Order: sequence, then C-alpha cells, then structure tokens
Amino acid sequence: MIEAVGLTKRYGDKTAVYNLSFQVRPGAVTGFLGPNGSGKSTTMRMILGLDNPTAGQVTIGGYPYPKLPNAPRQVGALLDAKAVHGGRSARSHLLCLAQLSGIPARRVDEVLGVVGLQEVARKRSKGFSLGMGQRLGIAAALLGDPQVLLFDEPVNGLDPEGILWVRNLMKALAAEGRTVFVSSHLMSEMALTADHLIVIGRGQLLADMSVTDFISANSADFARVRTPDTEPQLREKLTSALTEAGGHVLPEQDGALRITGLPLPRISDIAHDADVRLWELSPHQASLEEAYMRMTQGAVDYRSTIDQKSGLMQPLPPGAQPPMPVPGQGQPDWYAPPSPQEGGQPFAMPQGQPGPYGAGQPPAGPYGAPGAGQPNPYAQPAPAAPQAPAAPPAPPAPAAPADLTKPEDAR
Ligand SMILES: Nc1ncnc2c1ncn2[C@@H]1O[C@H](COP(=O)(O)OP(=O)(O)OP(=O)(O)O)[C@@H](O)[C@H]1O
Repeated sequence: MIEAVGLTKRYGDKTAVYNLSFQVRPGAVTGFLGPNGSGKSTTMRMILGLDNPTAGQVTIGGYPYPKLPNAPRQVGALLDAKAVHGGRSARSHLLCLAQLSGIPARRVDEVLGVVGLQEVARKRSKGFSLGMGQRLGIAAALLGDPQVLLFDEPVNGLDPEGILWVRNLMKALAAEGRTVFVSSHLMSEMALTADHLIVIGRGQLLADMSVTDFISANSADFARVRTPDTEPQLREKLTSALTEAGGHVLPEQDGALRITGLPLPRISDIAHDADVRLWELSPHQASLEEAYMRMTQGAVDYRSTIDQKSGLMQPLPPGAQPPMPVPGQGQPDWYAPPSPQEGGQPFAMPQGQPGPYGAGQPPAGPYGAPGAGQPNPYAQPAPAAPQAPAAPPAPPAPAAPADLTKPEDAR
C-alpha cells in the first residue's frame, strides 16, 4: 500500500503539492487525475524518493522509498518514457536495469515479450516511436515483478490498440493483488480502467473515492423526453406543463428535452394529463468527463484564449459588405471580424464548448450540478495558509519524440 500523509512540496514560491493525504490499496487500479500542472508527477516523484517532501511523508508498505528493502524488486515505475539512453537497444537498456537490481537476464526477454517489443529488442531506442517508448518504459517497470506499480500517463502516444492493451494490463496486474497507481488527464480513460480515483487540483485533494461513487456524487440525473417530431406544438405544450410542475426543461440539439427536478413517473403522468404522446422517456446521468470537468474547473492552470488573429485580417474590397456570420459555422476569413468592442467576440465559443485548441471552459453545470464559484463538496477544508499558486508561464513546447512518423511496428 502507498500512503501519503500531509504531503507538501514547494519549489521556491511555487506550491506544487499541498497537504495531500491518501492511500493507494492493493488489488485495485487507482487512477490519479488532475489538470496539467496539478502536481501528479511531483507526487509520484516523492513516492519514489526522487524528490523530498517539504512537509509530510509518503510511504510504500510502511517505508519511505529510500528505506524500502530491495526497492527495485518491490516497486516498478514508468515516469518518463523518454528517460532512456537512445544509443542503447531496448534489450541492453533493460539488461542494464536488471543487472543494477540483481534481476536475472532471462527476465528481460520475458518482459520484452509481455510488452510486444521482441521484434525490435535489438534496435536502438532512439528510433522508437512514442508508443514504442511507452512500451519500453512499461517493460522496465515490470522487470522486478513488483507488487507496487506506478505509471505516469502510460497511454501517452499509444494508438487505440495500445491503449486497450495498457488498460487490460493494469487490470490484470491489480487482479493479481498488486497496487497499481496510474496518473492521467483523461477521465474517460480512467472510467474504463480504474476502480478508485484520487483527483487533485492545484496540488490539493479534490476527491478520493470509488469510480462508482464519483459518478453518483458528481453527476446530476436527468430525463430525456421526446415528443413526436411531426407535432412541434406537443413539445411546447409539454415544456409548459413540466415547467409549471417545477421541472427544469432544456432543449437538446436533436429536438428532445432534457428535464431535471422531476422523477420519471411524474413526467409520464404530466405528459398523460396534458394529452401529449411521448416517443421517448429515458433516465440519464451526466458523463464522468462532465463530472470531472466540473470538479476541477476552479483548478485549471492553463486555459486557451480566443484567437483574435490580429494583423492577419485582409481588408474588405471597396464597397463590399462583410457576409453575415452564420451561428455554429466556420467563418470565412477574408473579411475583418468586428472588434470585441464593436460587436462582442466574433469567434467566441458558446459556453461549455471547447476552445479552438481544445482547452476550453468546462461546462457551467446547467443541470442542477454545482456551477463555477460554488464550493466543492469534496475539497479539503481550506488550508491555513497555502501559497496562492501563481499563474505559471506558458509551458515550453514538448520535445519532439524520436520519430513520430515511424509506425508502431512492435506488435
Ligand atoms: N522542479 C521544479 N521546479 C519548479 N517548479 C516545478 C518543478 N516541478 C514541477 N514544478 C511545478 O509544480 C507544478 C506541478 O507540476 P507537475 O509536473 O507535478 O504537475 P502534473 O499534474 O504532473 O502536470 P502534467 O499533467 O502537465 O504533467 C507545476 O506548476 C510545475 O510547473
């Protein structure tokens, strides 16, 4: 078991991890989730003794990592798949690690087989694709057949087949009774892999619960109702009747209605009393991704802004009128968009939609869920005097992998 108590890490003024306490138990996959820069890697490094906590402690099986007897045989980790001497072959990289830890050489071939790298075992790792590098990192983690495994973003760079393979591997390792701790940004992936979740934001604990509990605690139930498409007046009639009965009704894009605040049988009775036929009445829950976005929305360090394309606009031809913007469609870019002062933000994404480059504002929680600015029920009590994490500068562009164009020919 991994146990953190009051774990804190400061780098100068920057508080990367603050007062984190959690346990990672054997026999389960525990997902470690948080937005970019929330402190996942720092926490993992402290678990592995690669960074010293500023305060608090973290132990594996009761020992801090540096004091753990025979640590390489007890704990395996994938932290940075690129941390490999590129001039070495996959096999000699693993052989070096094995020799350092007193692991027999035959184990190297076993793990190369487990991760599907036998064919390229004697090739230099600098020619490996991102996915092959991840596989090599996973092989290194498995080398000592450890009971405790830590994986930092193990599906980074893997194709769908590779992702499925990692998912099944994690589950199989946990089913053998091992402690499996996996960090990820992707709630959707964790929903399929993890049994338990630890969610952090700005270095602090936001949630520590089973995946099932996370879903029911964070997602609002709602009903979807569809009236006959051919009779729009029935939809209007039902909307009025449901609103009058205290329901909250929102139109869905496909013409259905999303209803909160009324149980399904009541919706059915109201529709019956209003003489409205239904084509659909079904129970739903907001997705796990939605719940995660809502939980971490106050703890996101990096947000995109709208691309104003300053200096890139071409002047209108003399006498020409700009075309009318069509909501929801890409705008032709040959005319100057109005400035925000003149006409708002011409390219602003609707609330809840991702920004042009993916990192948009999370949904505002319109279905009865806590919205922005509301207290988070899973947040720890306000710490006495945490460093207000200063907005960090934009992160540097990630180093290009050795050869992204190379197909993942390792399977
Ligand atoms: N050696 C360091 N010196 C200074 N600041 C650091 C150092 N390592 C991490 N940080 C800062 O601590 C914070 C947490 O970083 P960390 O890498 O642990 O986050 P993360 O959740 O793993 O992020 P990502 O998902 O983007 O990998 C970030 O703001 C980061 O800039």
